[in-house]
Amino acid sequence: MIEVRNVTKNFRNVTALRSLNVSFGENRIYGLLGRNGAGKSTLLNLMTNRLIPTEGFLYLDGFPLTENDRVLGKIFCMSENTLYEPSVRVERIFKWTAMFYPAFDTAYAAALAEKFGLDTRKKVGQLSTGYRSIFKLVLTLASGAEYLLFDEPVLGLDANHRQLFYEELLARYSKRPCTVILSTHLIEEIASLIEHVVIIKDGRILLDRPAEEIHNMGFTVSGKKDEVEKWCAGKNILGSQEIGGLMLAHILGRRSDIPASLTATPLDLQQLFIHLTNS
Ligand SMILES: Nc1ncnc2c1ncn2[C@@H]1O[C@H](COP(=O)(O)OP(=O)(O)OP(=O)(O)O)[C@@H](O)[C@H]1O
Repeated sequence: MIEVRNVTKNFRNVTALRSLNVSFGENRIYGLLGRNGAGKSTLLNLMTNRLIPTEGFLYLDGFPLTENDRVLGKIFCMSENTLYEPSVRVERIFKWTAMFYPAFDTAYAAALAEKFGLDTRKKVGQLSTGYRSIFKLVLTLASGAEYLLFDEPVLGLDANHRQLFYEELLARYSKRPCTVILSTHLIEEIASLIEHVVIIKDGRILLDRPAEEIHNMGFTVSGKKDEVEKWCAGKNILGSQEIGGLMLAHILGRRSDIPASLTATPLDLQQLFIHLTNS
């Protein structure tokens, strides 16, 4: 388990994280969500020792994370582009990674590269934006680490490659259970994948709950506009959408009986996110 205890991170005059407490348990897929500048990357960078907390501590299985290379071998974070020398070939970086991460699976990395059409003889600097993301995805998936941290994993990927990534991530997860932390703005795409949701707002944890509970926090009602409006009167409405004469209303609270002419579905994570982080 990764534990973040009372962590504050200041950058000169900016406080990115404020006395933050959160834990990431074993063998679970987490969605780490937040608006731009909320503090997601800062948290991921603290978990991989790229940043040092201003205050507070981080632990992995009870051992301090800070300046502890032994525990860090268990965590792999899909890094920023700047960490890789542009003149080095992808295949060489695979070899280097295998030296630092003994569980790195070279055959699996090669198979993934082939599936995504990544030419491993290319230099990092020659890769397109999408293929740079793919290169880092492959490294992370094949790292063999127990904790896989993905910061904006599908940046620049086309729809087919994004789909392939989600499929490969699930295949990796079911074959060899690990903890996955996905930080992304594409909430709808990962909603069905994640088992636990952590939302950060202004450097603080706003929500930390199993996905199942979130779906039960509210519901969406759809049907003819006038009927939906009538039924929703007096309820806690998060938001609504209209298409032609039809209406979709997202409601916070316990689901009660609805008329047969209306349809109710579990609350959409994206709608809840927008509502919680809007102000
Ligand atoms: N190296 C840095 N120097 C100064 N300020 C920084 C630095 N890194 C992050 N910050 C600031 O800390 C805050 C949190 O940034 P962070 O990158 O963690 O947010 P984020 O949630 O990952 O955002 P995004 O979704 O836009 O990537 C922001 O106000 C950002 O400007």
